[in-house]
Amino acid sequence: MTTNRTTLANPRRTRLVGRGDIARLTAVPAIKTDLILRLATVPGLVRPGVSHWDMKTRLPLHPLSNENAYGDPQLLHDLAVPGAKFARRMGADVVVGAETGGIPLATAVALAGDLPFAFARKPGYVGHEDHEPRVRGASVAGRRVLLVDDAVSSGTALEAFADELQSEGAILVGVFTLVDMRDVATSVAPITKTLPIESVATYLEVLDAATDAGILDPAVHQLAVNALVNHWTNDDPRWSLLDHAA
Ligand SMILES: O=C(O)c1cc(=O)[nH]c(=O)n1[C@@H]1O[C@H](COP(=O)(O)O)[C@@H](O)[C@H]1O
Repeated sequence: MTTNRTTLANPRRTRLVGRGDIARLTAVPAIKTDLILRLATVPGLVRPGVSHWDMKTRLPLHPLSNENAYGDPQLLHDLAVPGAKFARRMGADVVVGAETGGIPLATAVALAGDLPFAFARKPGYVGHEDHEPRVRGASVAGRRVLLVDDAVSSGTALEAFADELQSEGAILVGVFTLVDMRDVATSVAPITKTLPIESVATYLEVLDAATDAGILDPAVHQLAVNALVNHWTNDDPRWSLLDHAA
């Protein structure tokens, strides 16, 4: 985490000349780091369990129950603030929540940014009637939309939500998410490379913070990050180290 904090504190590696500079450069990142720590230490959000990895995708070694972050009203509000700022920066007219995990956060972003709210139904969700509107709430036709979801990983869901919004005539200008998991995704959809995506934290930042807070064992964490980032193959003998460590 030390590395991350250093990087966040002075992201452009600007030469510091005085106390004033340091205060200016560290103010916002300190808030971001604090928010990541608060997110990572939400009870039950990080579920330690390296022995339960999905052998095909390697994800998640430590599953995240992002919805647990919605249990604390003050935290939900604070998580929404960077989303509202991003919405303003992108000139969004409407905030759209992605069903299901994105809806509470999107509602909070809409409230924080004083913007109209809508939600988009999860594409392919069993039980939806064909004739039901896919996007409900504020009209999105011809309007600049910020899509909000709890996580972005491969971007498959994002692609489908983008299609839905496009078919309603919306102009998708960006995505705000709690956890950006592209840092450990094996592949990502092209849309994630062109659409501006802002997050509270990356997956590895959440795991780093959880380790700092004692939720994850540092040795296991180090191995897990190595496995994810370096894409250990199925027959890599180091998987047994994780087995034993878990
Ligand atoms: O319910 C889900 O779809 C879901 C379950 C889960 O365990 N993890 C998870 O990330 N999701 C959703 O999957 C989407 C992100 O995964 P990708 O489609 O791979 O980017 C988001 O819409 C999440 O809400």
